[in-house]
Amino acid sequence: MSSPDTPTPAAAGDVVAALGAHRLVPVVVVDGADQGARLADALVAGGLPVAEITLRTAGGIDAIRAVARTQPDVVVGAGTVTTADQVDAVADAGARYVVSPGLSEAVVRRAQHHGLPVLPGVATPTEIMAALDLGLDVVKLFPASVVGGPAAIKAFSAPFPGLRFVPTGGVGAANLGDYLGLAPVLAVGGSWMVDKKLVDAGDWAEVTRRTAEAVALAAEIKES
Ligand SMILES: O=C(O)C(=O)C[C@H](O)[C@H](O)COP(=O)(O)O
Repeated sequence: MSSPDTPTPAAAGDVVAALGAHRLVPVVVVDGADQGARLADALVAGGLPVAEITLRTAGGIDAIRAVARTQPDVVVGAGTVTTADQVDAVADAGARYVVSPGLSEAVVRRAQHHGLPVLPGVATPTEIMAALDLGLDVVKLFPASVVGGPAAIKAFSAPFPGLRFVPTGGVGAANLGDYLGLAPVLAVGGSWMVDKKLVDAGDWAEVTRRTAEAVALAAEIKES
């Protein structure tokens, strides 16, 4: 059943376009609403109003809800979503997209039911074909550095033209350009800007510094 809050397909396309415009998806692990809101502030201060808040912690859903309610300009999504029930929970909390470490048909179909863009992790051509069968045209490549990095994206793009990737896992300031320079790469995901140690120490200034550095690098690549 759709409700007045259910995103329309056009809104779902807008979210994917926003991820593609920012080109960076910080993968966030926070303990709850307060940390989530502070982290979102630090990202915004660095020029990046995007956060994928993972469900790796019990407070992840509260953090998504807090950011969605109080910082509507932040494109907040849910990460580490592995079950259809979790999709329901993050949709209720206000997540605007869903990211999964692997490809689960149940997760993808439930996200589609809610009108939410979903980025399942893929690592093989077989998984890519399953994603295409589910009507997807954007996938997460995970863990990107382990499954071949930029070379894997080039190789996968030959048989699957038009498919776009969000490589995640082992991406950082040093290799960002190797990925963002590839046409099939919509955006890159990663935790380096929002390292859990910085979050736990409350070092929001360093989160903002790393974020601003990544935003500047991404802008340079766009212009080159
Ligand atoms: O939590 C999830 O949903 C995942 O799929 C894993 C994360 O995306 C990666 O762990 C981020 O990788 P790093 O940037 O190398 O830390």
